[in-house]
Amino acid sequence: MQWTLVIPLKPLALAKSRLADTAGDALRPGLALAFAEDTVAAALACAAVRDVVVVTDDAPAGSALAALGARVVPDEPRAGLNAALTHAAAHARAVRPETPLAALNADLPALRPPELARVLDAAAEFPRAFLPDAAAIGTTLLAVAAGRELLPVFGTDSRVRHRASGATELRLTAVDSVRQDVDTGDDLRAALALGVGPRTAAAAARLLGIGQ
Ligand SMILES: Nc1nc2c(ncn2[C@@H]2O[C@H](COP(=O)(O)OP(=O)(O)OP(=O)(O)O)[C@@H](O)[C@H]2O)c(=O)[nH]1
Ligand SMILES: C=C(OP(=O)(O)O)C(=O)O
Repeated sequence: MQWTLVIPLKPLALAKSRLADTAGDALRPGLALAFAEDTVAAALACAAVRDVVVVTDDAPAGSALAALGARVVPDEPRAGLNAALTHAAAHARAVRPETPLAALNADLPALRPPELARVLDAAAEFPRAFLPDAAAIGTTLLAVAAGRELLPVFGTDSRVRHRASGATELRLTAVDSVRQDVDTGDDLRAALALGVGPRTAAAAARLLGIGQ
């Protein structure tokens, strides 16, 4: 089965505010873009992924992600993450009415294509399923079969809320790269330990003042 992924990205100047202690205003937007680029590149390299739709109001970030092969949809609702995802899902279904769909966060810089394929293969067994994040509090992926609505409830405590909404929680091992979102400095260290993509590696080196 081949999936359409919907990846949301906040305007970079506002993104990853919880990383302010780790990366100052000069470096944080570049780091957020690097996370998104590595996430999109890994998603597009996944055998289970047909296409990637990025929903963002950040034009330069959109151009960079389009250059990697993503389709970019403006965040027209401008009403937060879940509205952006619903809007992008409608766009994706207008292009491919029968596609299974998954929302994936843009802050997964360690994402490995084979691990993403395992998660999507597992999700394909259910009408609607999600993967909790590494902290086991949030969600990194929400997947729906063809003909099903995404009905996303990302945000605070989204693991509990996705479960309460009837989505099946995927309990998989060895998919750490799909679960490791980066909100804090500790998350960034955990992602670096897993092994990040090249753009995040370069941005992290700039952060540490080495190389570049
Ligand atoms: N298009 C769009 N994407 C969003 C919006 N809010 C959050 N996102 C994206 O949704 C994903 C999960 O959000 P968070 O992990 O909270 O990331 P963030 O909002 O950059 O981080 P903080 O500023 O620390 O809250 C990330 O890929 C964000 O870029 C929104 O209003 N519109
Ligand atoms: C939006 C989410 O991400 P975070 O918890 O990383 O803000 C979520 O987990 O639903």
